[in-house]
Amino acid sequence: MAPILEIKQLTKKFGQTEIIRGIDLAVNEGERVAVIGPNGAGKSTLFNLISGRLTPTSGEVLLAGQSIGGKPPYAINRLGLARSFQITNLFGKLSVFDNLRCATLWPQGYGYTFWRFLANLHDANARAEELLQMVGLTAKREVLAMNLTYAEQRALEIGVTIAGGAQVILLDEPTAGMSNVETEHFTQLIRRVTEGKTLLTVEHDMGVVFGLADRIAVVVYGQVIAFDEPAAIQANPQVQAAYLGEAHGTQATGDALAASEG
Ligand SMILES: Nc1ncnc2c1ncn2[C@@H]1O[C@H](COP(=O)(O)OP(=O)(O)OP(=O)(O)O)[C@@H](O)[C@H]1O
Repeated sequence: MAPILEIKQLTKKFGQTEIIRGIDLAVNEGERVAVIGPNGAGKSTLFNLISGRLTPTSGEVLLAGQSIGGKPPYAINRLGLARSFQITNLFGKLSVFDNLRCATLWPQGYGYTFWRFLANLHDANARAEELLQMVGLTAKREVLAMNLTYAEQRALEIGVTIAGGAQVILLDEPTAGMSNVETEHFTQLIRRVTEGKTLLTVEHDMGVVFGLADRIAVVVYGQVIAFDEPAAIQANPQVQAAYLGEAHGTQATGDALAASEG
């Protein structure tokens, strides 16, 4: 089976500095992949290259066999890849329900044509209703997005991300800034709403990584040094060295990798 997302010899330079240094990655349909690595390794840059916010210096990104490297984000979105934007894509002064409804209409292009918009409003309402339930915000239906708690905003953002029905979902640090309880709840939510889809997530919380990922890609200094199932990643000496190196500075990530062995 051909991979749904394939990255071939991808590079990105900022000025003279090569930040992404020849990444190859092939993600299968329905797989959940976590991208981990020390701070500054290039994880967000990689996501920006896949989702179209940045243009690759060289190399290829293929979505279902079609080249998407360098296409604008909206075009990539319409081809079936959606990315979360750390709550910046919410409309604060719209209700939860209306945020979901807009997100349902927008990727299909209804936003441009008023009559088509009206004709499809019924479908959009039904879809928004379904999304509301999926992300657990039914009780917050009429609340303005700006009045939600941070964790609720992140849940709404997931709803907005998946609203268009994209098959490949990219989430950038979905649990950042959450408490332990919220993180656990949110991990289950992500698992539920991405059922049957392909998920790529950048994540620092090793509990989330090991609870969610079928495979883990470890990015260090702009290269994928390992891409394997969680148990193999944990046992990989190169990965341990990368994290222990960082742990001299922060301790947190190395400890988390060790703790996830339990
Ligand atoms: N637009 C840019 N111009 C110049 N340098 C950049 C730009 N974006 C990112 N970088 C640099 O690229 C490197 C990788 O950054 P990136 O944000 O991709 O790392 P990361 O692995 O996501 O880090 P973190 O885990 O801390 O979020 C960093 O050294 C960063 O300063």
